[in-house]
Formats: sequence, structure tokens, C-alpha cells
Amino acid sequence: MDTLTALHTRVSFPRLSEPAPSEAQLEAIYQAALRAPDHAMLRPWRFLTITGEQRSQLGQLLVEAAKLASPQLTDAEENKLLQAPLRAPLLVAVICSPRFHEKVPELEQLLSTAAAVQNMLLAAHALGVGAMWRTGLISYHEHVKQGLGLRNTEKLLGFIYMGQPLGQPKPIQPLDTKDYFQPWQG
Ligand SMILES: Cc1cc2nc3c(=O)[nH]c(=O)nc-3n(C[C@H](O)[C@H](O)[C@H](O)COP(=O)(O)O)c2cc1C
Repeated sequence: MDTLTALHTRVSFPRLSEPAPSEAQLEAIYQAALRAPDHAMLRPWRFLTITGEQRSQLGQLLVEAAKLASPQLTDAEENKLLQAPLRAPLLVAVICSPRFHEKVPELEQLLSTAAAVQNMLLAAHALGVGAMWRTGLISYHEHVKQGLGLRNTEKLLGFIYMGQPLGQPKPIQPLDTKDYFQPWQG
């Protein structure tokens, strides 16, 4: 798939099944992440891959965090969180690890990490791998951060779910560039 086609046709796949991407596909997807724009080449990111039984452990962690946030969690809410990480064979937790640099504020490092995610989504799409960037409010809870082993200065930017796409890609809503790009009037 050529680059513009990939850019113009990428969609998220909420429904993903086994198998996880192959080693070769993952290497290509991860290399794409590492080509994100990165001021001063700080590599302000790291990623944790979560597969198999560890997905259930992540579900448990989400439930624990949700109970800390709101002790009246219903059984249905608990079950939804337990099942959430099982929606794909592979999750990649995206972590921004800001480094100190006098010319590169933390915001730029967050933006770099987000660009790395987009590169991964596009590479996955180009390879026929289904993917979706997901967070869920509870993923910002301190307990989740600790459970995943993040340092205090690090931020969890969500999870990229990857697998075999299920169902048809959703139709892409055409947008008019003129609604978003306008000449500066000076
Ligand atoms: C940081 C971030 C977190 C997101 N978290 C969720 C989420 O938890 N659940 C969800 O349904 N969509 C989430 N989305 C949106 C989807 O990833 C997706 O972009 C959206 O459904 C639009 O679909 P499209 O990518 O096919 O255009 C998130 C997007 C971003 C950028």
C-alpha cells in the first residue's frame, strides 16, 4: 500500500481477533514508531507489550483502580473492565518518558510519543493488521500507573490494541479541508 493510500484509508478496528501480528509485522510496526519526529532525538517513549494471561492481569488492575476510584462498582462495570484487555491478542501500552532537555519541553515529548502511536497505527494498517488506540478514563488512575511499573515522571498515553480485523472497515466520513485549513489573515 502506498503512503498516501495508507494515510487516507486508515480506520480503527474495535473488533480484533487472534492471531496477533507476526514477529516480522511487529518489527515493521515498531520501527515505524521509532521514526516519529523527535526534537533532539530524546526517544521520550517506551512501550510494554501485553499478551496472553497478562491481559487478564491488566483487567484486574483496571478493576482495582476502578474500585479505589469508586467503591460502588457494579458487577457489570467490573466485568466490562475485566474483559476490556481481552478485545485483542496484543496490547501495546504507550508510555511517555520525558527526559530533561533545556530546549525540549515535556509537551513536545508527549507529542512525539503520540506521533509514534500514529506511525504504528499507519504501519499496522499498511500491513493489514487491525489496530485501535484506546484509553478509558480509569487508565489514567495512579494505581494503573504503579501496576504497570511507570516512574513518577512517566505518563501512560493509552494502549494500542492489535490483531486480525473482524468485520468490514467502517465507512470514512468525508471532510472538507476548507473547514479546517484557512489562510491566516495576518
Ligand atoms: C488518546 C486516544 C485515546 C482513545 N481512547 C479511546 C477509547 O478508550 N475508546 C474508544 O472507543 N476510542 C478511543 N479513541 C478513539 C479511537 O482510537 C478512534 O480514533 C476513533 O474511534 C475514531 O476512529 P478512526 O480512528 O477509525 O477514525 C482514542 C483516541 C485517542 C487519540
